[in-house]
Amino acid sequence: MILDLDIGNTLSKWRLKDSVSSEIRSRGAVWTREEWRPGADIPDLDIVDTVRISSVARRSVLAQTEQLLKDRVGAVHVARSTREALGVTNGYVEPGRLGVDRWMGALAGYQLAGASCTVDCGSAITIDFVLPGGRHLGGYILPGLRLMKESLKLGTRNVAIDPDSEADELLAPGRRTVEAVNHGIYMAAVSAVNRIYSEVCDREGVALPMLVTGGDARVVSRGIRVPHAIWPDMVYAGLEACFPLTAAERAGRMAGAPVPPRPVALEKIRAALAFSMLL
Ligand SMILES: Nc1ncnc2c1ncn2[C@@H]1O[C@H](COP(=O)(O)OP(=O)(O)O)[C@@H](O)[C@H]1O
Ligand SMILES: CC(C)(COP(=O)(O)O)[C@@H](O)C(=O)NCCC(=O)O
Ligand SMILES: [K+]
Repeated sequence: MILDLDIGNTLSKWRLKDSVSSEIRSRGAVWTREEWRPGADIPDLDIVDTVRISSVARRSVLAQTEQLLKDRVGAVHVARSTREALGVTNGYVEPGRLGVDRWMGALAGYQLAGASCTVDCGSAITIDFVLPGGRHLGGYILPGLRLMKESLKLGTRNVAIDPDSEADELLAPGRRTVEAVNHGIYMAAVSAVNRIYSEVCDREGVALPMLVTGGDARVVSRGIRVPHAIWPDMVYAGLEACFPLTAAERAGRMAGAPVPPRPVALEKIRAALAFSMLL
Protein backbone atom coordinates (compact mmCIF):
# COMPACT_ATOMS: atom_id res chain seq x y z
CA MET A 1 0.00 0.00 0.00
CA ILE A 2 1.15 3.55 -0.76
CA LEU A 3 0.60 6.28 1.83
CA ASP A 4 0.31 9.75 0.30
CA LEU A 5 0.56 12.77 2.63
CA ASP A 6 -0.40 16.33 1.79
CA ILE A 7 0.56 18.38 4.82
CA GLY A 8 -0.93 21.87 4.59
CA ASN A 9 -0.97 24.73 7.09
CA THR A 10 -4.45 23.81 8.33
CA LEU A 11 -5.04 20.16 7.55
CA SER A 12 -2.78 17.19 6.98
CA LYS A 13 -4.49 15.04 4.42
CA TRP A 14 -3.62 11.37 3.87
CA ARG A 15 -4.80 8.62 1.58
CA LEU A 16 -3.93 4.97 1.14
CA LYS A 17 -3.54 3.79 -2.42
CA ASP A 18 -3.30 0.19 -3.55
CA SER A 19 0.09 -0.35 -5.23
CA VAL A 20 -1.36 -2.99 -7.53
CA SER A 21 -4.84 -1.85 -8.53
CA SER A 22 -4.13 1.89 -8.08
CA GLU A 23 -7.42 2.21 -6.18
CA ILE A 24 -7.75 4.63 -3.28
CA ARG A 25 -8.54 2.46 -0.23
CA SER A 26 -9.08 5.08 2.44
CA ARG A 27 -8.44 8.71 3.21
CA GLY A 28 -8.60 11.20 6.04
CA ALA A 29 -7.37 14.48 7.45
CA VAL A 30 -6.12 15.77 10.78
CA TRP A 31 -5.39 19.31 12.00
CA THR A 32 -1.83 20.35 11.23
CA ARG A 33 -1.44 22.96 13.95
CA GLU A 34 -0.65 22.13 17.58
CA GLU A 35 -2.66 18.94 17.62
CA TRP A 36 -0.59 17.15 14.98
CA ARG A 37 0.83 14.02 16.53
CA PRO A 38 3.02 12.07 14.17
CA GLY A 39 2.49 8.43 14.88
CA ALA A 40 -0.98 8.69 16.35
CA ASP A 41 -2.63 10.60 13.53
CA ILE A 42 -1.64 8.58 10.53
CA PRO A 43 -3.00 5.21 9.44
CA ASP A 44 -1.64 1.76 10.22
CA LEU A 45 1.90 1.73 8.86
CA ASP A 46 2.23 -2.05 8.86
CA ILE A 47 0.49 -2.24 5.51
CA VAL A 48 2.44 0.65 3.96
CA ASP A 49 5.50 -0.01 1.79
CA THR A 50 6.06 3.45 0.33
CA VAL A 51 5.23 6.99 1.44
CA ARG A 52 5.09 10.14 -0.68
CA ILE A 53 4.96 13.52 1.04
CA SER A 54 4.17 17.08 0.05
CA SER A 55 4.55 19.37 3.06
CA VAL A 56 4.36 23.13 3.58
CA ALA A 57 3.99 22.92 7.33
CA ARG A 58 6.73 23.95 9.74
CA ARG A 59 10.06 22.32 9.01
CA SER A 60 9.96 20.49 12.33
CA VAL A 61 6.64 18.82 11.48
CA LEU A 62 8.10 17.41 8.28
CA ALA A 63 11.33 16.37 9.99
CA GLN A 64 9.44 14.54 12.73
CA THR A 65 7.08 12.88 10.29
CA GLU A 66 9.91 11.84 8.01
CA GLN A 67 11.90 10.37 10.88
CA LEU A 68 8.95 8.41 12.20
CA LEU A 69 8.14 7.03 8.76
CA LYS A 70 11.72 6.15 7.85
CA ASP A 71 11.92 3.92 10.89
CA ARG A 72 8.81 2.00 9.85
CA VAL A 73 8.48 2.10 6.07
CA GLY A 74 10.76 0.93 3.27
CA ALA A 75 10.75 4.01 1.06
CA VAL A 76 9.87 7.63 1.83
CA HIS A 77 9.77 10.15 -1.01
CA VAL A 78 9.61 13.82 -0.09
CA ALA A 79 8.68 16.21 -2.89
CA ARG A 80 10.74 19.40 -3.33
CA SER A 81 10.31 22.42 -5.54
CA THR A 82 12.99 22.29 -8.22
CA ARG A 83 14.07 24.44 -11.14
CA GLU A 84 12.58 22.01 -13.65
CA ALA A 85 10.47 18.85 -13.55
CA LEU A 86 8.33 16.89 -16.00
CA GLY A 87 8.64 19.55 -18.68
CA VAL A 88 7.76 22.48 -16.41
CA THR A 89 10.26 25.21 -15.55
CA ASN A 90 9.74 26.88 -12.20
CA GLY A 91 9.11 30.64 -12.51
CA TYR A 92 10.50 31.54 -9.09
CA VAL A 93 13.80 33.43 -8.83
CA GLU A 94 14.69 30.91 -6.14
CA PRO A 95 12.81 27.78 -7.27
CA GLY A 96 13.21 26.01 -3.93
CA ARG A 97 11.15 28.75 -2.24
CA LEU A 98 7.98 28.02 -4.19
CA GLY A 99 5.56 26.17 -1.91
CA VAL A 100 5.83 22.52 -2.83
CA ASP A 101 2.03 22.14 -2.86
CA ARG A 102 1.93 24.84 -5.55
CA TRP A 103 4.66 23.05 -7.48
CA MET A 104 2.75 19.76 -7.27
CA GLY A 105 -0.36 21.56 -8.54
CA ALA A 106 1.54 23.16 -11.41
CA LEU A 107 3.02 19.80 -12.46
CA ALA A 108 -0.32 18.01 -12.24
CA GLY A 109 -2.07 20.74 -14.21
CA TYR A 110 0.54 20.61 -16.94
CA GLN A 111 0.38 16.82 -17.16
CA LEU A 112 -3.38 16.93 -17.46
CA ALA A 113 -4.01 19.90 -19.69
CA GLY A 114 -0.67 20.95 -21.23
CA ALA A 115 -1.00 24.40 -19.59
CA SER A 116 -2.94 25.59 -16.59
CA CYS A 117 -4.14 28.14 -14.12
CA THR A 118 -4.16 26.29 -10.79
CA VAL A 119 -6.24 27.76 -7.97
CA ASP A 120 -5.59 26.14 -4.57
CA CYS A 121 -8.12 27.32 -1.97
CA GLY A 122 -6.68 26.29 1.40
CA SER A 123 -5.23 28.28 4.32
CA ALA A 124 -3.97 30.55 1.59
CA ILE A 125 -5.47 30.89 -1.87
CA THR A 126 -2.72 30.45 -4.41
CA ILE A 127 -3.06 31.02 -8.15
CA ASP A 128 -0.29 29.66 -10.38
CA PHE A 129 0.15 29.79 -14.13
CA VAL A 130 1.86 27.39 -16.51
CA LEU A 131 1.95 28.29 -20.21
CA PRO A 132 1.80 25.83 -23.10
CA GLY A 133 5.39 24.67 -23.45
CA GLY A 134 5.79 24.38 -19.69
CA ARG A 135 6.88 27.81 -18.49
CA HIS A 136 5.58 28.41 -14.96
CA LEU A 137 5.12 32.15 -14.58
CA GLY A 138 4.91 32.28 -10.80
CA GLY A 139 1.66 33.26 -9.18
CA TYR A 140 -0.33 34.98 -6.48
CA ILE A 141 -0.87 34.29 -2.80
CA LEU A 142 -3.77 35.69 -0.82
CA PRO A 143 -5.25 34.74 2.54
CA GLY A 144 -7.75 31.89 2.37
CA LEU A 145 -11.36 32.31 3.45
CA ARG A 146 -10.76 31.15 6.99
CA LEU A 147 -7.68 33.36 7.48
CA MET A 148 -9.46 36.42 6.11
CA LYS A 149 -12.31 35.82 8.50
CA GLU A 150 -10.04 35.25 11.51
CA SER A 151 -8.11 38.43 10.77
CA LEU A 152 -11.26 40.49 11.28
CA LYS A 153 -11.70 39.32 14.88
CA LEU A 154 -15.43 39.98 14.82
CA GLY A 155 -16.38 36.76 16.54
CA THR A 156 -17.70 35.24 13.34
CA ARG A 157 -14.96 32.70 12.76
CA ASN A 158 -16.96 29.65 13.70
CA VAL A 159 -19.75 30.37 11.30
CA ALA A 160 -18.45 28.85 8.09
CA ILE A 161 -19.67 29.81 4.66
CA ASP A 162 -22.23 27.21 3.68
CA PRO A 163 -20.55 25.43 0.75
CA ASP A 164 -23.97 24.80 -0.75
CA SER A 165 -24.95 28.49 -0.91
CA GLU A 166 -25.45 29.88 -4.36
CA ALA A 167 -22.91 32.48 -5.49
CA ASP A 168 -25.76 34.99 -5.97
CA GLU A 169 -26.69 34.77 -2.29
CA LEU A 170 -23.07 35.07 -1.21
CA LEU A 171 -22.56 38.19 -3.28
CA ALA A 172 -25.54 40.08 -1.80
CA PRO A 173 -24.97 42.78 0.86
CA GLY A 174 -24.92 41.18 4.33
CA ARG A 175 -27.60 42.23 6.83
CA ARG A 176 -25.92 40.77 9.92
CA THR A 177 -22.23 40.72 10.89
CA VAL A 178 -21.72 37.08 10.02
CA GLU A 179 -23.33 37.59 6.64
CA ALA A 180 -21.43 40.81 5.91
CA VAL A 181 -18.14 39.13 6.75
CA ASN A 182 -18.86 35.92 4.87
CA HIS A 183 -20.04 37.77 1.80
CA GLY A 184 -17.16 40.25 1.98
CA ILE A 185 -14.43 37.64 2.11
CA TYR A 186 -16.16 35.55 -0.51
CA MET A 187 -16.32 38.56 -2.83
CA ALA A 188 -12.64 39.30 -2.14
CA ALA A 189 -11.62 35.76 -3.03
CA VAL A 190 -13.71 35.19 -6.15
CA SER A 191 -13.16 38.63 -7.63
CA ALA A 192 -9.42 38.19 -7.20
CA VAL A 193 -9.50 34.81 -8.93
CA ASN A 194 -11.66 36.06 -11.81
CA ARG A 195 -9.62 39.22 -12.33
CA ILE A 196 -6.19 37.60 -12.00
CA TYR A 197 -7.14 34.89 -14.47
CA SER A 198 -8.33 37.42 -17.06
CA GLU A 199 -5.36 39.73 -16.58
CA VAL A 200 -2.79 36.97 -16.98
CA CYS A 201 -4.50 35.36 -19.99
CA ASP A 202 -4.71 38.82 -21.59
CA ARG A 203 -1.08 39.58 -20.83
CA GLU A 204 0.22 36.26 -22.11
CA GLY A 205 -2.17 36.06 -25.07
CA VAL A 206 -3.52 32.61 -24.23
CA ALA A 207 -6.71 31.26 -22.66
CA LEU A 208 -5.64 28.73 -20.04
CA PRO A 209 -7.59 25.81 -18.59
CA MET A 210 -8.39 26.45 -14.93
CA LEU A 211 -8.19 23.78 -12.25
CA VAL A 212 -9.39 24.35 -8.70
CA THR A 213 -8.39 22.42 -5.58
CA GLY A 214 -8.19 22.76 -1.76
CA GLY A 215 -10.63 22.64 1.13
CA ASP A 216 -12.65 25.62 -0.12
CA ALA A 217 -12.60 24.60 -3.79
CA ARG A 218 -16.29 23.88 -4.02
CA VAL A 219 -17.54 27.15 -2.60
CA VAL A 220 -15.00 29.31 -4.46
CA SER A 221 -15.85 27.45 -7.67
CA ARG A 222 -19.42 28.77 -7.50
CA GLY A 223 -18.19 32.32 -7.92
CA ILE A 224 -15.70 31.66 -10.73
CA ARG A 225 -16.99 32.99 -14.02
CA VAL A 226 -14.83 30.99 -16.42
CA PRO A 227 -14.93 27.27 -17.27
CA HIS A 228 -12.90 25.27 -14.77
CA ALA A 229 -12.75 21.84 -13.17
CA ILE A 230 -12.45 20.91 -9.50
CA TRP A 231 -9.69 18.44 -8.73
CA PRO A 232 -9.59 17.55 -5.01
CA ASP A 233 -6.58 15.22 -5.40
CA MET A 234 -4.45 17.64 -7.40
CA VAL A 235 -1.53 17.81 -4.96
CA TYR A 236 -1.55 14.02 -4.72
CA ALA A 237 -1.53 13.91 -8.52
CA GLY A 238 1.70 15.91 -8.50
CA LEU A 239 3.18 13.29 -6.16
CA GLU A 240 2.04 10.52 -8.51
CA ALA A 241 3.67 12.27 -11.44
CA CYS A 242 6.96 12.88 -9.57
CA PHE A 243 7.18 9.45 -7.99
CA PRO A 244 5.19 7.05 -10.21
CA LEU A 245 4.79 3.66 -8.55
CA THR A 246 1.74 1.85 -9.91
CA ALA A 247 1.21 0.71 -13.49
CA ALA A 248 -1.45 3.39 -14.00
CA GLU A 249 0.87 6.08 -12.67
CA ARG A 250 3.71 4.95 -14.91
CA ALA A 251 1.28 5.25 -17.82
CA GLY A 252 0.65 8.87 -16.78
CA ARG A 253 -2.86 8.36 -15.36
CA MET A 254 -3.52 10.47 -12.28
CA ALA A 255 -6.19 9.38 -9.79
CA GLY A 256 -9.33 11.50 -9.75
CA ALA A 257 -8.21 13.68 -12.64
CA PRO A 258 -11.15 15.60 -14.14
CA VAL A 259 -11.82 16.07 -17.82
CA PRO A 260 -9.63 19.07 -18.69
CA PRO A 261 -11.87 22.14 -18.91
CA ARG A 262 -12.03 23.86 -22.25
CA PRO A 263 -11.25 27.56 -21.79
CA VAL A 264 -13.39 30.22 -23.48
CA ALA A 265 -11.85 32.06 -26.42
CA LEU A 266 -9.20 34.64 -25.54
CA GLU A 267 -11.22 37.35 -27.34
CA LYS A 268 -14.08 36.72 -24.95
CA ILE A 269 -11.82 36.97 -21.90
CA ARG A 270 -10.39 40.23 -23.25
CA ALA A 271 -13.81 41.65 -24.05
CA ALA A 272 -15.08 40.85 -20.55
CA LEU A 273 -12.00 42.43 -19.00
CA ALA A 274 -12.38 45.59 -21.10
CA PHE A 275 -16.07 45.74 -20.26
CA SER A 276 -15.48 45.38 -16.52
CA MET A 277 -13.04 48.31 -16.68
CA LEU A 278 -15.79 50.56 -18.07
CA LEU A 279 -18.10 50.07 -15.10
N1 LIG B 1 -14.10 20.06 7.23
C1 LIG B 1 -13.22 21.06 7.16
N2 LIG B 1 -12.30 21.20 8.13
C2 LIG B 1 -11.44 22.21 8.08
N3 LIG B 1 -11.39 23.12 7.11
C3 LIG B 1 -12.28 23.03 6.12
C4 LIG B 1 -13.22 22.00 6.09
N4 LIG B 1 -13.95 22.16 4.97
C5 LIG B 1 -13.47 23.24 4.34
N5 LIG B 1 -12.49 23.79 5.04
C6 LIG B 1 -11.74 24.97 4.60
O1 LIG B 1 -10.60 24.44 3.96
C7 LIG B 1 -9.42 25.10 4.42
C8 LIG B 1 -8.32 24.08 4.51
O2 LIG B 1 -8.14 23.58 3.20
P1 LIG B 1 -6.86 22.80 2.80
O3 LIG B 1 -6.79 22.84 1.34
O4 LIG B 1 -6.84 21.47 3.47
O5 LIG B 1 -5.77 23.76 3.45
P2 LIG B 1 -4.24 23.56 3.74
O6 LIG B 1 -3.70 22.76 2.57
O7 LIG B 1 -3.74 24.95 3.80
O8 LIG B 1 -4.11 22.84 5.04
C9 LIG B 1 -9.78 25.69 5.77
O9 LIG B 1 -9.05 26.88 5.97
C10 LIG B 1 -11.27 25.97 5.64
O10 LIG B 1 -11.52 27.25 5.13
C1 LIG C 1 1.52 29.75 0.07
C2 LIG C 1 1.40 28.58 1.02
C3 LIG C 1 1.42 29.10 2.44
C4 LIG C 1 0.05 27.88 0.76
O1 LIG C 1 -0.09 26.85 1.69
P1 LIG C 1 -1.49 26.16 2.06
O2 LIG C 1 -2.56 27.20 2.00
O3 LIG C 1 -1.76 25.13 0.99
O4 LIG C 1 -1.33 25.53 3.39
C5 LIG C 1 2.51 27.53 0.78
O5 LIG C 1 2.51 27.13 -0.55
C6 LIG C 1 3.88 28.06 1.17
O6 LIG C 1 4.27 28.04 2.31
N1 LIG C 1 4.64 28.57 0.17
C7 LIG C 1 5.96 29.12 0.35
C8 LIG C 1 6.00 30.52 -0.14
C9 LIG C 1 5.78 30.64 -1.62
O7 LIG C 1 5.17 29.75 -2.27
O8 LIG C 1 6.23 31.65 -2.19
K1 LIG D 1 -3.31 26.69 -0.76
